[in-house]
Amino acid sequence: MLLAELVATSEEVAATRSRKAKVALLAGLLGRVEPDELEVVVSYLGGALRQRRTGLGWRGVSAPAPPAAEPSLSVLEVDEAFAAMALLSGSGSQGARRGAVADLFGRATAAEQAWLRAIVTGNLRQGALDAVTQEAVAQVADVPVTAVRRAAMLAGSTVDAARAAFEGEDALAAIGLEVGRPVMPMLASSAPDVAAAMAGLSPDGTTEVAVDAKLDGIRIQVHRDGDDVLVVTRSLDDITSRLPEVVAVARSLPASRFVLDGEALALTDDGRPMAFQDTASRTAQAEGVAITPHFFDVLHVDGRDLLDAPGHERLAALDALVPEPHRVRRLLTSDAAAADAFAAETVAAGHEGVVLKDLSAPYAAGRRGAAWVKVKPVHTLDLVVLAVEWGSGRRQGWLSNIHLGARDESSPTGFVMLGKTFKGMTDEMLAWQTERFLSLETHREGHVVHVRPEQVVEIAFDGLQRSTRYPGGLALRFARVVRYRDDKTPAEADTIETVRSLVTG
Ligand SMILES: Nc1ncnc2c1ncn2[C@@H]1O[C@H](COP(=O)(O)OP(=O)(O)OP(=O)(O)O)[C@@H](O)[C@H]1O
Repeated sequence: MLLAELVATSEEVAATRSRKAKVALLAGLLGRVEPDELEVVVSYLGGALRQRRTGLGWRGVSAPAPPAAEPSLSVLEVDEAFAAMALLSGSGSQGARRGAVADLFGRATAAEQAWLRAIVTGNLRQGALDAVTQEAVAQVADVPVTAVRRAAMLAGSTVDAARAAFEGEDALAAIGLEVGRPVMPMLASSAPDVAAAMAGLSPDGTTEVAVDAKLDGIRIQVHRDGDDVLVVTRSLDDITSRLPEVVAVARSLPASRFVLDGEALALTDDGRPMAFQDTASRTAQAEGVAITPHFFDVLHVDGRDLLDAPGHERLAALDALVPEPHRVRRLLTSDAAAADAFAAETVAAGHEGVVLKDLSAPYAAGRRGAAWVKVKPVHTLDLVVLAVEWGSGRRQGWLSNIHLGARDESSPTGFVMLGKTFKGMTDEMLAWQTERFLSLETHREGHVVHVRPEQVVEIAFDGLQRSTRYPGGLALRFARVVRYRDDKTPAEADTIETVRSLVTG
């Protein structure tokens, strides 16, 4: 298959809003793929190269090479070129890599060059399209989409699920939980308050639910197989070497093969949680603060798969495996007032809120479903920084006021601006963001530095107001920065639809 075919389909997919049309376009493309091309094509549709590291960055692919007039590159040739670049190391590798890039880009048309640049820098917009790709795979391989989705979540990869799907339904069903292979984590939906969450989970007022403390640290999934321990983040990145305390706790537990889900948290000496910013920088730099794991779910223990077991069974297994100091605080109740009191206590103890959980539900890997409902007293959105303004006065020389965007599939840039803020930034954050945003700069207009939309930021706000100033027709009131979120990609930021759903009246 020619790369040009894939690029053209990607452009068509981006240009239509209809999910059905997107699936049909992708199915058309997948129908023309040869078996040995499948993994590469599915990986590219998901916005990723197959090589995790190529040694290439933005600068490495920004130099203009004259484009080819006619398309000739095949997807396999592109994959081979990146595989060869990934192997380069040592002296002379920089020059060799430059040569390889010039070769590859010299054979690409202008449209292909733009696509190559985007995929190398992780900027392909169809990265959000994994679910649509899974649907197309199911259609072409003639297997149920639920089976493809489940396999992708359990294998942590749509590529692996696609390969199995084309081998048939049995191969797909054979993909199960494997200790040592990360699973997409279960996600939570949200409710405005505890009463609303209880009304959803216990409509008759007599069904018991679990109310967990919501700790504000870093999501961790911990796999132990004998002496081998693997710790991954929410996006399945391996952070084992950065969290020796978590590895030690995992090795101390009374079972030799298990998978645990939880949150890693830095605690001060008096047991209060430290700000997420500090937890995150601890993982980046391994300095002084002790990090402790707090687990809230278990997916496997010594040969027993628990993914499909109801919540109360998983919690019983968790309590048997993990001693109390390493478990998240939890209340089981059917009483909304008791749940509310527990939430108030939890917030008073310095935590972020609570997560209410359906005790009859299975572990829905990779899904943001109704079985887990989070309640936080302060409303926040995860937005993407589109531009930054140079500060003045005390902030002279620093990039200060950030322009905030929500995801918007219908906008040509993929984002729509909702407002600006320079509030909530510490001096450390200002220094960090100045460097960060200069590295993402695309162009300048007066004192505004426009950046590639790659940095996600969590914003707290007091409300939304209708506004003619911004194209989305909405503006945030009293927006302030809570933290930068390096554990989320722009594809995981909040959408304009989510923002609109928060407008009352
Ligand atoms: N007891 C708990 N149960 C489940 N998740 C918890 C718990 N304590 C903390 N968390 C964190 O809360 C998150 C659940 O919210 P959600 O699935 O919406 O993820 P998120 O988008 O990262 O949310 P947020 O920005 O609110 O942390 C989990 O990813 C996890 O990191």
